[in-house]
Amino acid sequence: MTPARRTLSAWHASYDPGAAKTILNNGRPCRVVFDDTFDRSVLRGGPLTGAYRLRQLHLHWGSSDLHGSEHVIDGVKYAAELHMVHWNPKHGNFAGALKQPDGVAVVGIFLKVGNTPKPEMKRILEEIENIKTKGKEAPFLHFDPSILFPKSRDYWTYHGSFTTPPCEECITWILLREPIEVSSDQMAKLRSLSKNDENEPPSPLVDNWRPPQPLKGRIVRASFK
Ligand SMILES: NS(=O)(=O)N=C1NCCCN1
Ligand SMILES: [Zn+2]
Repeated sequence: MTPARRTLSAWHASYDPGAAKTILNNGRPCRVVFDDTFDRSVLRGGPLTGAYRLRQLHLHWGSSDLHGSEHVIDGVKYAAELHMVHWNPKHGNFAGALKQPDGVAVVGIFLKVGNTPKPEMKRILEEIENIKTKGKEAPFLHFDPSILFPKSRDYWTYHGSFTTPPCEECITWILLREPIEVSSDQMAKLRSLSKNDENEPPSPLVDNWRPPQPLKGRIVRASFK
């Protein structure tokens, strides 16, 4: 008898633009930080139970347009991958959520180099000038990250880990099928970030991505046929 398979519902993000706080170069992926002290910006539905609070978003990218994403689809690598990190408030705080299998939900969006770049990426890329070296932080206010979503809400989902050490296995991944477009110049802008402090020799912040890991029997489900 084949096991009954639950169909996957749509996911929904309701974000408060006022929750955006700062943008930071921490020498790894640069990130935008949001106020997650209450259910102000939340992700619901899809494979999730309950509302998960948006904590930060960040990007991973390569040293060329030919690679940089952390997920690969039928052998196709993208130039970059954007992650929106949410945590489950039933576990008290983010640190507690890291210890739980249903603690964190990350929406992953592929960035594909093309000729019609998504204008909504401009705001993040313009801020790069102010956070060129490690440790630099700048205010990043009035920003609704849902403008970065592609048209289609189709996604894959599976249970996995953070892609940065110690790689806690607490993530429900929601990986969007449709990439958003960026220009090659915008990718070059990302690569102009440095992972060094301002008084150290320049070291480009590139290839901050982890390659895909073995599935080891895990099931990847699709919300689409
Ligand atoms: N790339 S990832 O899996 O989202 N990894 C993360 N590690 C630290 C906290 C935020 N995210
Ligand atoms: Zn990430």
